[in-house]
Amino acid sequence: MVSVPRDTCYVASEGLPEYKYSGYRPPTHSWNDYPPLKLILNAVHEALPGSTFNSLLLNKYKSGNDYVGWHSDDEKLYGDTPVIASISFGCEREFLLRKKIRRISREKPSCTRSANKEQHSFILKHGSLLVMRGYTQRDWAHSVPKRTKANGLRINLTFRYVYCELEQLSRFREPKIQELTKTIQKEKNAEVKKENN
Ligand SMILES: O=C(O)CCC(=O)C(=O)O
Ligand SMILES: [Fe+2]
Repeated sequence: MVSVPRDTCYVASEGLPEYKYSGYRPPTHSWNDYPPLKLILNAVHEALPGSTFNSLLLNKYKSGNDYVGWHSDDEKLYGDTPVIASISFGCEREFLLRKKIRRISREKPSCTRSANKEQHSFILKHGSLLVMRGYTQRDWAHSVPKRTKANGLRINLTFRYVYCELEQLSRFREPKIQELTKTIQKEKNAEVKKENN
């Protein structure tokens, strides 16, 4: 079984695919299993008007030895320009953002270090909200590196919007079907919001 250097679990609205990351599948729960998470979800929706999140990845960093390596959350099911909202609790940790390099113009940018080493560092404090949007996932990689001096517990909540199969299908179909799938999805989103209130 694949493991990661921190503890994780996943919360998602009904009908969404399981979370998979390089062969790793964290345990999955529903919003109703943890009512306080629904309150946090509502607070995030309020803080970011127009946003809709339907999934949450929780990361627990038990100490400074736990980390997340360089990666981008650029899976197709998040769409081309995902909005990702990340809340941190507990021990402050450093969050790094590094520009990817585009080797050939048509090629997807890779997570390898860019020649000019364009990198930014943010300290994620207790209660902070970090938002990644636009082409951040396509063009940048991020990580929370090991910090042996950070000896406290940190919990991170990462909210995302996962497109369901219906929406993914709508990309390839004719306009009338696209319209229909959009209407169904809107109704589903309204249901999810109602459920969470
Ligand atoms: O813990 C963090 O701040 C980042 C977590 C993250 O990048 C992820 O779960 O994809
Ligand atoms: Fe990430």
